[in-house]
Amino acid sequence: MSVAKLTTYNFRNLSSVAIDLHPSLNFIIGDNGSGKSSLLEAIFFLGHGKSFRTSKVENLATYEMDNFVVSIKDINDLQLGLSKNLKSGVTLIKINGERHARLSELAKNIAVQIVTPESFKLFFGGPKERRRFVELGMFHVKHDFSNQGREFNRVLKQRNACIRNHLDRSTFDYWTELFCLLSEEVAQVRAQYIEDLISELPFWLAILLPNIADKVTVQYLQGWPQKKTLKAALLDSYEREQAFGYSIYGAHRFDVKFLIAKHDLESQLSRGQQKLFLLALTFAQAKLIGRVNRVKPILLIDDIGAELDINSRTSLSDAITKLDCQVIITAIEKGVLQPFLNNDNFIKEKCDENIKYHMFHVKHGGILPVNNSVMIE
Ligand SMILES: Nc1ncnc2c1ncn2[C@@H]1O[C@H](COP(=O)(O)OP(=O)(O)OP(=O)(O)O)[C@@H](O)[C@H]1O
Repeated sequence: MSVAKLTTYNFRNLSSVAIDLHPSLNFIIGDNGSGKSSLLEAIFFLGHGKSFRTSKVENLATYEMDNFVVSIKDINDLQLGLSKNLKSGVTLIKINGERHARLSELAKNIAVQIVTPESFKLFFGGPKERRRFVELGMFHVKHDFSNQGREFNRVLKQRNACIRNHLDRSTFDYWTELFCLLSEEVAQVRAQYIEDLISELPFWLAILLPNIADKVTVQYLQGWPQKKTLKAALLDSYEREQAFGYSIYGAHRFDVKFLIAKHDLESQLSRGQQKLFLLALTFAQAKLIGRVNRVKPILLIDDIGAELDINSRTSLSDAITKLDCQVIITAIEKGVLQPFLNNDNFIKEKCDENIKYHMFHVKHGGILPVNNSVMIE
C-alpha cells in the first residue's frame, strides 16, 4: 500500500493532522523540534505497532492526553487504524472499520522501513538491529515462514525455561531435539532470503557507493559454529548454558557480517558511506518486498541532510527514481532537497498524475502543504 491520507490525533506534538500524501515522493520540512520525526513515527507505528525511538507507548500520546489515534487510507480506500487508550491500556486495531486482535494483521498490509540519522550506528553496532532488519524483510517476503518462525520462538522459550528452572534432563533433551530441528529449518529459509537480498545489493551499491561496490562481501552466520551441528554445539556448551540461563546457540543468534577486503565494513567506511550502505541495503530489501506484490513498501528517511553531502544526496535521488516505493523524506530546510527537486527522472519515472511530489511544512506540530512546490506539469 501507499498512504494516500494520514490522520493523527493526540500523537506526540502533532495537532490533529490530516494530510494527503503523494503516491511516490513526499517531503516534510521544518525546524528542529517542529514535529517531522513525529510524523514519520506515526506511520512507522502503524506498520510495526511500536515506535522507532521509544519502547514506552505512553510517550506517544500528546502530553497530558491519555489516548491517541493514527490512521491511514490508501488509494483503494483500504483503511488501517490504531488507537491506544493509556488509562484502560486498550489498543484498538481496525482494518476497514473491522476490529482485529493482532498487530500482525495491520503489518501484513503495510511494509514500512525507516532510515534515521541513528540507524547506521545501531545497524553496525550489535546484531540486534541487523536481526530486526532481516526479520522485517522475511515477514513480508517469506509469508509461509511466519508459522514456522512463531513455532520456533515458542520452542526457544520452552527450552530457555528448562535451562533457567534446571528441569530434569529428559525434559531438557526433548526440547533440545525439537529446538535443533526447527533451528535448522529456520536457518535454511533465512539463508535463502539473505542470498536473495545479497543478489539485489550490487545494483544499489553501484549507484550509491560505486567505489566499493565490487569489494563488498557478505557473510551469513547461522547462529552456531559452521563446522558443527547445532546439537553437537549445544552438547558441548551444556555447562555454559546452565550458567547463562538461556540458549546460547540456535537460529535466533544469527547475524550478517559485511566486509570490505576481509575487514569489517564499519571500520573501513566513513559515517556518510555507512549511511549510504544501509540505504542500499534498505532499497534492496524494499525491492524484494515489492516483488512479492502484496504490499508496495513505504520508505521513511528522517533528516536526509544528516551525514550526506550534495554528491551523496544526488546519488540518493537517482537511486530513489529506480524504486517502486512511496518515499517520505524529512529535512530541516528546502535547500537540502535541491538534488531531489532538480532530478528530472522523478518526472519521467515517478509521476503518473503530473505531480512530481508533495511537500509539507511542519511548524509547532501543525502541517501545511507547500503549495507552490506541488509541481503541475
Ligand atoms: N508526547 C509528547 N507530547 C507533546 N510534545 C512532544 C511529545 N514528545 C515529544 N514532544 C515534542 O515534540 C517536538 C517534535 O519532536 P520531533 O522529534 O518530531 O521533531 P523534529 O521536527 O523531527 O526535530 P529535529 O529536526 O530536531 O529532529 C519536540 O519539541 C518534542 O519535545
